[in-house]
Amino acid sequence: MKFPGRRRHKHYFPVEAKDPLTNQLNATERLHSSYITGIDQIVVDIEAKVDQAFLDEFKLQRGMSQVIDSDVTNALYERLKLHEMVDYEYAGGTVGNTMHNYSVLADDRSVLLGVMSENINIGSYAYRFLCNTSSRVDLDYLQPVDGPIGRCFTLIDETGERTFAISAGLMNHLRPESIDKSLIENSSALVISAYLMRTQGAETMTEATIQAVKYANDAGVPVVLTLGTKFLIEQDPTWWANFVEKHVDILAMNEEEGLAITGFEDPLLAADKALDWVDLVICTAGEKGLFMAGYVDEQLKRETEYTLLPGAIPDFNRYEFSRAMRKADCDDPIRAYSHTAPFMGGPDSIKNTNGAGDCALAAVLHDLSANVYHKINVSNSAKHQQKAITYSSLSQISKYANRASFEVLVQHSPRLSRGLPEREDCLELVYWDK
Ligand SMILES: Nc1ncnc2c1ncn2[C@@H]1O[C@H](COP(=O)(O)OP(=O)(O)O)[C@@H](O)[C@H]1O
Ligand SMILES: Nc1nc2c(ncn2[C@@H]2O[C@H](COP(=O)(O)O)[C@@H](O)[C@H]2O)c(=O)[nH]1
Repeated sequence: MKFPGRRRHKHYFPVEAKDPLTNQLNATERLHSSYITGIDQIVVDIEAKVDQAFLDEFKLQRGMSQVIDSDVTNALYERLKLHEMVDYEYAGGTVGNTMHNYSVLADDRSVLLGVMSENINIGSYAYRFLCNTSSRVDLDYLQPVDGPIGRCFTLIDETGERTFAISAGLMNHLRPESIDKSLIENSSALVISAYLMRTQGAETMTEATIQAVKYANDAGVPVVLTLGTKFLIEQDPTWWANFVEKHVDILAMNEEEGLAITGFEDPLLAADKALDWVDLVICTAGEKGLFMAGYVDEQLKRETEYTLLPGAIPDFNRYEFSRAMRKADCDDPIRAYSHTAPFMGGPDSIKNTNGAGDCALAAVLHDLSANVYHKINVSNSAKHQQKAITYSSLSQISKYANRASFEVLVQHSPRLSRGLPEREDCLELVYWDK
């Protein structure tokens, strides 16, 4: 496990190295590891630049992620091939991307649950998915299926807006009995997306997801839900709000999804509303950066050293130096919020926004899992006198998340090809240290 984010190491990390004062491990004892588990529809992204006429021709709604039938799939695919419009083909899936990016950032294990074709030909989409996934992502628990995985046509128009057309294949055929109970119970977090609830007919993905959520809820493992697309949530915001309140501990969304589920356009107010239901909220806001909201015990709150920010909640970042806690673990819970502008104001030129939010979430999960890792290996550390769910403060995590998103914006794929640089001199001065 790598140290999450970049800053001076106040608390001893990594815990592998020996230090007689802070690490009283027996040298022969093996370190315990932590991991996160995610469930996804296993898909490959097929990216092409298109215009509105193209979307109209295939009756696709701009900006939406929609499932298409096999006739539309064949016609669409033929058209893209005939006119040599396909720019890239990458492993995708919102949770698949998050697991991959987590493993790259943390240099550690994550487990991906879903389906995989049992017979794989070289060059097929299943093959491509496996090749494009970090070797740190454990794929041993995938359920074999007799047929293809999904394809996600990622159609980008001249404004940069993405329209997803999903050819499902057998991606939704994960069965509840394929969910390993002890795998979930021992995870630092279970990551799911709203897309997993979009199933029809004989598809069992939703039941499998509910099964995994139940195992996680019963074992006290944080359930992390990423909302995926506003269109899904807008269909029944009340159902989603109830689901989140009952089953979810950490909610990740962008501002559009935040509006869909809470009714608040302002990402700060959306995050605040979502805090009525969950312990921690991440709300990405494109060029406005990222908001986080969480709980801390009154006794353990830490005041920011940065400028207090105006907003719908005045001075909302006052306690952003606090580490996030579960509300139930606070004697006297107070709300803490943080906002961070995009790293370096955002890149000069954005190559791709596909997966920027997934990458921000991966960084947050890294911090969460690093906390578990540190706790199980250095349980007597002063750090764990506080029953926090994050290793770092809200302020620190949101900087790290923004930094990680930046890396996706300057490359073509939603998946990181490498970890963050070890040394970033400019970063030390102007970003972390301030
Ligand atoms: N146009 C942009 N300029 C600068 N940073 C951006 C831009 N778009 C996205 N980002 C960065 O990527 C993060 C996630 O982006 P966002 O588009 O909100 O997520 P999603 O992919 O979930 O819609 C933001 O918090 C921000 O740091
Ligand atoms: N599992 C699913 N993943 C989907 C679906 N539609 C799109 N996507 C994936 O989202 C990412 C982009 O994420 P974003 O945070 O930038 O919106 C992309 O790689 C797609 O594969 C879906 O229906 N199911």
